[in-house]
Amino acid sequence: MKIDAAKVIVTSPGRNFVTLKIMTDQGVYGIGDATLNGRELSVVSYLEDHVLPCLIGKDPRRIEDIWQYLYRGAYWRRGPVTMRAIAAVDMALWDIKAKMADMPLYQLLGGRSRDGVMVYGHANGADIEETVEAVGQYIDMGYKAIRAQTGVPGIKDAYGVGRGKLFYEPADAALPSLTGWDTRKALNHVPKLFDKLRATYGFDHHLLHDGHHRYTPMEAANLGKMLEPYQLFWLEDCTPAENQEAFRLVRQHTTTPLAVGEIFNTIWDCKDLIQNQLIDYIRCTIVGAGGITHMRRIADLAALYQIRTGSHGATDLSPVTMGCALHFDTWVPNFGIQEYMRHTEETDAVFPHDYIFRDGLLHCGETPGHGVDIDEQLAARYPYKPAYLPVARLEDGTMWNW
Ligand SMILES: O=C(O)[C@@H](O)[C@@H](O)[C@H](O)[C@H](O)CO
Ligand SMILES: [Mg+2]
Repeated sequence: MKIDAAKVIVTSPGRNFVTLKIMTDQGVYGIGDATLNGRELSVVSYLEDHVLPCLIGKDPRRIEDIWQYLYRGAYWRRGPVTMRAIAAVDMALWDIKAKMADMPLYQLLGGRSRDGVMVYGHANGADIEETVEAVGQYIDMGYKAIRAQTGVPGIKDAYGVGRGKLFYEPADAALPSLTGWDTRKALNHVPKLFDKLRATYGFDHHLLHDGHHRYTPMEAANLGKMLEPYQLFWLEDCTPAENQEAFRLVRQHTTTPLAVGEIFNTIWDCKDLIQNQLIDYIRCTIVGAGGITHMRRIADLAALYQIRTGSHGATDLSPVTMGCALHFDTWVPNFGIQEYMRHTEETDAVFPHDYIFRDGLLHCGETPGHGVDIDEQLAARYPYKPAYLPVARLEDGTMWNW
């Protein structure tokens, strides 16, 4: 069996996506996601110019060997562009293998570990009142877990506050838009949101919050401590994790569970966090961290330390990643939760899929493969539109972490 062709499809049904399709001499094809939000075309070039020529003629069943070939063989290792390209190939090859085996992907990974995948949705609002209302809407839709973000008085376009209350899409402009940040104002405001949420809805639902890399370790520790009475499921990305050791300081001061990993690309980015038990949830994702093959290594390492998965699932991860993630989540023993930001109707139409939401859980389907396809004719109707993520500056103009 041989790979006889491969192509990259760029489409923008509501937002940009980069998709890889690998074809074989036996007529079976596989699909992978290679979307890198705001930097999409770099992965297109990496794939088209440097990866696809090496794939033609290879045996698609040798998933592990192809992974090693692309990772070790490049010499230049890791990074978001390289690892997304590898992830896309890996997803497509697992799709092919599962189709050949006539099995849904989770069966090939080791079978079902649970009935369905608990997901969390994104509630947000311009102020506390609006966010409380948005959380109520998610509760009405049956969600068991909800992430809550709110606008903060005095901060321009605070992170997480979208155009609609049930929808957050940060990549919004042909050049990066400017947002603001002020830690003092956020620290004064965020605990009030959770106070109000618990007073309104009680403690039956899981609540989550994303710090989006804004706080220093000591500020993050302070926030974690202030949030303890509200029993969060997790506080996410409370401080940048380039220095994994920084989380030790946060950890020493708070029992609020910590989650990190959406910007990690490999096990090397999180191994110290995991081995020192500095976090509770690892948020690496299939598209960001080298595909299913590499995510298994990360999840297995995490399992040794009772750390559970909580994969990133924002709208910039295409339905192809969501499909793969749901098969992975259905199998992985140390599953925690899956982020689920619904895609637009246009996106869902371009990527026909068989996963469904029921009673607060997402369920992967039983179609052989990962269950997600691409409608190429429809995709061609949505040309690429440059869309950057915003940047953030402090009040005095200093660049900060968006
Ligand atoms: O937790 C999350 O979903 C976020 O941090 C994302 O919205 C993130 O900002 C985007 O994926 C960036 O592309
Ligand atoms: Mg996040």
